[in-house]
Amino acid sequence: MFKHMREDIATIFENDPAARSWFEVVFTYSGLHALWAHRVAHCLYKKRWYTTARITSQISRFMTGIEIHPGAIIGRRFFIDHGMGVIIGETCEIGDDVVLYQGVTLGGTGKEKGKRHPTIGSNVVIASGAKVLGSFTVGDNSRVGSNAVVLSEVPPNSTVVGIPGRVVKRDGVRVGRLDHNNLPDPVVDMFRQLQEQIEELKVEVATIKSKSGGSQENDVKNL
Ligand SMILES: CC(=O)SCCNC(=O)CCNC(=O)[C@H](O)C(C)(C)COP(=O)(O)OP(=O)(O)OC[C@H]1O[C@@H](n2cnc3c(N)ncnc32)[C@H](O)[C@@H]1OP(=O)(O)O
Ligand SMILES: N[C@@H](CO)C(=O)O
Repeated sequence: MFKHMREDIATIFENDPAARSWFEVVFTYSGLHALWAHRVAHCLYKKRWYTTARITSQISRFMTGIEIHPGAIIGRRFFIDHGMGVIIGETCEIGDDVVLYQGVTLGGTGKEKGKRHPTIGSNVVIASGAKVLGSFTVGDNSRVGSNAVVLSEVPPNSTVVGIPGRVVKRDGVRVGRLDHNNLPDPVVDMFRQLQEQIEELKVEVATIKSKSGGSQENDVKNL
């Protein structure tokens, strides 16, 4: 247990340039306190002492501003930075080396039963204010941008941003990027098509007129 606690503290130094001393980390990092409280609550949950587990997690929530359901399964070297407003649902599964920032929700959509919260792979970063909602997986080594609302599977090694969340980077390469100087313009496209049709019609009318005896050259000019 103490080995894990040392690892938890070391994880904070690896992820947070603001961390100065072990004393400061142990006494002031709410994410660390919430994680340690969750370990106790999860043990109680596994023993089926559900209410005691919930009471433990609610006391932790009151103290830290972070709500982790006792049923959530969390891997090693988990770090919640700042933490206020983080909510982690009962059927969440979180891999190793995951970082969450303040205001992240790992929640359900309200439409699913049973496994209804996301599975987060290893080495994932979920930025401040992001909401990941549903029972899908966020693949290993992925990043979710601030304030994104992710509603479907995220492939590994991806960056997801926006509402609803969309993959903008995969394996280090930008995807689905808009060229804002050359956006498609359906109105201009329609006018171009109409212009082409008018030209075709002019030629057809001139041909018909010339066949019926008029001068093709003059007819085309007069159109
Ligand atoms: C006090 C404190 O500091 S609290 C800590 C607050 N910080 C956080 O929560 C971490 C925030 N970090 C982020 O959100 C980061 O931008 C990450 C994790 C998304 C970066 O992931 P990367 O894979 O490095 O993506 P990258 O920076 O290359 O951005 C990719 C594209 O997404 C866009 N993008 C990045 N973040 C966002 C976002 N939150 N919303 C919309 N678009 C975004 C970028 O502009 C870029 O677009 P472009 O290709 O048109 O230029
Ligand atoms: N704690 C992180 C994010 O706020 C930093 O100081 O950079």
